[in-house]
Amino acid sequence: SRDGHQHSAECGHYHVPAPEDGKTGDCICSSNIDVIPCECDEHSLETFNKQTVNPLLQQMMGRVFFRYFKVNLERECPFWVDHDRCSIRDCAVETCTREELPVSLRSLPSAKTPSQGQMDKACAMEKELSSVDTSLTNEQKVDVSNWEGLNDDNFCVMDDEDSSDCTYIDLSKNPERYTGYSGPPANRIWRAIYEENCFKPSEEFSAYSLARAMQLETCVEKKAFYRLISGLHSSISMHLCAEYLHPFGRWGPNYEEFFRRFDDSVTDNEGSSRVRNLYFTYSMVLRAVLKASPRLYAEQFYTGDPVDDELIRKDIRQFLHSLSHFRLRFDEHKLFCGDHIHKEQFRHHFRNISRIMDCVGCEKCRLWGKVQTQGIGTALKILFSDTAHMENLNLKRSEIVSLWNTLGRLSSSLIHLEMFKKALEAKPELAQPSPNEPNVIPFAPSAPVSSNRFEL
Ligand SMILES: Cc1cc2nc3c(=O)[nH]c(=O)nc-3n(C[C@H](O)[C@H](O)[C@H](O)COP(=O)(O)OP(=O)(O)OC[C@H]3O[C@@H](n4cnc5c(N)ncnc54)[C@H](O)[C@@H]3O)c2cc1C
Repeated sequence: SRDGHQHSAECGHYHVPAPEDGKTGDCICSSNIDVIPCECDEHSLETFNKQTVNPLLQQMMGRVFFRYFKVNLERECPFWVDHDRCSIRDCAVETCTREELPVSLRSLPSAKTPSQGQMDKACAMEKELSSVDTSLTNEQKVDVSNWEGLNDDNFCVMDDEDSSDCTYIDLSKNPERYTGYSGPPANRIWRAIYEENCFKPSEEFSAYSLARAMQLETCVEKKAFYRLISGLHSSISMHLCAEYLHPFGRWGPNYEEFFRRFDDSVTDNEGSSRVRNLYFTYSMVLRAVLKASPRLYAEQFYTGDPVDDELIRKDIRQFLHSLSHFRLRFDEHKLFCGDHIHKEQFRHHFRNISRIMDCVGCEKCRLWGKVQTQGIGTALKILFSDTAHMENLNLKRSEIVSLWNTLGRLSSSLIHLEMFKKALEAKPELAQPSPNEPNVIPFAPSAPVSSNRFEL
């Protein structure tokens, strides 16, 4: 092989992994074997999601353990000069005060002390950040010992939790929904993410040409990578369509927006494959949760409140039990070949995507982008791990929180999808622009986008 690695008979040949900071790496692989068909039975997944997964997840995501996510929203974009700051109030993330945090997290680093921060005039998202208490008592060190670990094997670049810019966010107070982040700044992020797939569609980014080329693509890993990202993209789109800000401050579904993004007739037949990719990403994360069962059964889910902790453990047991009885037809061995080299390549590319999240100009989008790329990164880490030792898998608290919240997001996307489909079947006219309501609430970047940006 040209890079000195062994060839895998199943996966074809592969190229050198991309350097983490580089945009010049070769593709993940180019295999001659057939593309992987979607093995998921969408209908049974939809039913299982509606009847079992979603109700349980709704309950679990409301619990303290899953609500608090520690994140650094202040990291600089490593790829271009970033002026695309969000300027509408719905982009801003509400951080937690120390008193709002569960006992177990209070004196861990970065409980926020509210202060009158400097508000950037041009950008309402510039909220004040907290001073940080980095001390840990011995008792708490013992408490968190299950959460912390040496994460050698990560598929995403994790925020340094000891950084003074890391702060706890109560996810339930910062729902993923329409923010108004759009236009070239948002498109540029998606473009950079898809390009991490090594696919360079054309001078002008066109998702149509990208999707078409992916249909012809024969490299299994590359295709899987694309579908994962596209599924995440669909999920984000689904949430902004389902919880859209209409004029006069009314939140609710926007059928026209859903139609524009997902209907085959206006997306050059791309809509249905975007939906299939959503199922794909959902199945992949569900499969990872199932595979990680031995590790999750052993997790203490410590928050400092024994009653709540026991309730979560009960939910988790019930969830994993139901999942083990569902016939989930997602086979990661077929997909990733279980090959060490492919794992490394996947890991490098996915880590770059997690770094691109620091370039997302809208704070709330960045928050959920980080949660979900870390969640998918955790799922990949699980799927690539040695099955024989799952109970010893090294998972940090933030990886568990992001994995479940990502599953929660994907699951609610499927619920929204069904709602949109049913509503539009019953009343197709909902897809037409409403004469009384302007559809788009504009996003105004705080400053012109710098020309000093990453280009292919
Ligand atoms: C990480 C991240 C998080 C975001 N979170 C939010 C949020 O919480 N709320 C919010 O309102 N906005 C959010 N946005 C912005 C949102 O995703 C869109 O970028 C924005 O609404 C503009 O949409 P668009 O129609 O220009 O196409 P985009 O969604 O920006 O898509 C770019 C191109 O990709 C193609 N495409 C669209 N969907 C798919 C798919 N599923 N698979 C493959 N190709 C596709 C389209 O043809 C389009 O040309 C986020 C953006 C990013 C990058």
